[in-house]
Amino acid sequence: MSIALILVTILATALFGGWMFDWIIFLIALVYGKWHLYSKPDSPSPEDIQGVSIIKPLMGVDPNLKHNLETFFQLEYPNYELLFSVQDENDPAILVVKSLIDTYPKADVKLFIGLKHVGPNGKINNMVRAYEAAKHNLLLISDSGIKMTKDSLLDMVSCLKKDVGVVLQMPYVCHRKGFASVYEQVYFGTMQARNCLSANAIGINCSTGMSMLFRKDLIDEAGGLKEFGKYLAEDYFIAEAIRNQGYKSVLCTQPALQNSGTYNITDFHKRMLRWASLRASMIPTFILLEPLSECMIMGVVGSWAAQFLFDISPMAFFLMHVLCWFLLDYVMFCMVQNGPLPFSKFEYVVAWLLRELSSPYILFLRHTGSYIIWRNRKYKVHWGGYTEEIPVT
Ligand SMILES: CCCCCCCC/C=C\CCCCCCCC(=O)N[C@@H](CO)[C@H](O)/C=C/CCCCCCCCCCCCC
Ligand SMILES: O=c1ccn([C@@H]2O[C@H](COP(=O)(O)OP(=O)(O)O[C@H]3OC[C@@H](O)[C@H](O)[C@H]3O)[C@@H](O)[C@H]2O)c(=O)[nH]1
Repeated sequence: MSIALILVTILATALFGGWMFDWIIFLIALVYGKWHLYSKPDSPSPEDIQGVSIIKPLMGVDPNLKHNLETFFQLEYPNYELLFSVQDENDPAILVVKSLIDTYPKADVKLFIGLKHVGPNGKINNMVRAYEAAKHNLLLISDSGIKMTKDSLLDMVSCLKKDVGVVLQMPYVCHRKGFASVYEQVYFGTMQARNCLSANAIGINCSTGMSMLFRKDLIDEAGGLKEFGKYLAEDYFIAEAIRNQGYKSVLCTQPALQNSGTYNITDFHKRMLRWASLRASMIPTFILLEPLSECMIMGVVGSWAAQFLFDISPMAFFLMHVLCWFLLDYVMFCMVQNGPLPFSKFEYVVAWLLRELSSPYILFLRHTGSYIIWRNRKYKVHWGGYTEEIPVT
């Protein structure tokens, strides 16, 4: 056997192994999701219920903001405070918060206006003063677009067992009008859910900071929230700092309900490109691994490997591969949605195809630019995650 043939055989075997590994990830995610999502964790006894400080960093107003914020005033949890932080004194979000304070005069609420600059991360700068004023040791950071159900906070606290330092809501989206919403739901209900559930099942840090509850003393031990202003992916590093102190990060049983009132496919792709660029800079192995977890790429790669190794028709292999992936994604979606599709099957098929075909392109795009744009500010993220803000000229 020639050296070239040996090398190609090794490559084909490795790629076929990677293809099989993708199905294992699916399996882990489906089993763990079925067991964990929407299960009812044991609630802490009333004397064990700890107070929670909830920080809401706000920036701008969208048509759903008031409704989303109002759900935080209606939480069924005995002891919590709401800390709204707004960095710009002319931000209309201030009026929305003030009108809710008038509607709920008994709520324990504070409003912080103005930022404290501790690093390039604008969200951290906006939150630092609220963090320093928080009166409880349990702290929930919750992005502006998040909507809660009445028992969401109780669910999160119930998952904070003694050995757990951080509890995350897995990202998902509320059903809203229009195809852009369907697309976001399919994105978070399939690819994101698969990776997030499987990673959490086996203890890999897969953090998304949109709804994140943690023990404040552990972050104080790591230098306080201001220490994380140097990263754009502060969520990943907050969880990492807590895990390094011997505590676990876990998912609670209810997903995060993102419910922003303004959404479209172009902005969503920009957001996913920003996240993908962050991951590639923080964890460079993902540059290779992420494409190998994509349906279409693995369909092509797997077909080639199967033909080379077992002489299987590549077209038949590819079609079977896409069909099985599609069906498992459908099962995953219904599991995350906790019910049937909230839109037509046709919309699901179109959104799924769009996601699967556009995702490799987004992964490619992250290598074509050297900057990350977030809320009109420009950043350069260095290997390892350190971030530098670039002045916009
Ligand atoms: C042969 C194939 C191997 C496949 C390995 C899988 C590679 C991972 C593929 C996709 C990653 C998608 C991650 C989705 C969630 C990330 C959301 C996100 O980007 N959030 C950022 C903004 O909030 C945040 O700052 C970044 C956090 C880092 C997340 C790290 C994710 C780890 C996921 C690993 C999944 C592997 C599961 C393996 C289980 C056996
Ligand atoms: O300069 C800023 C930018 C953002 N923010 C706040 O940060 C939150 C998240 O902002 P966006 O909705 O723009 O961003 P994403 O939903 O993509 O955030 C996600 O990715 C980046 C991570 O750092 C976040 O923790 C994560 O939630 C919002 O509540 C927003 O009001 C600020 O307070 N100041």
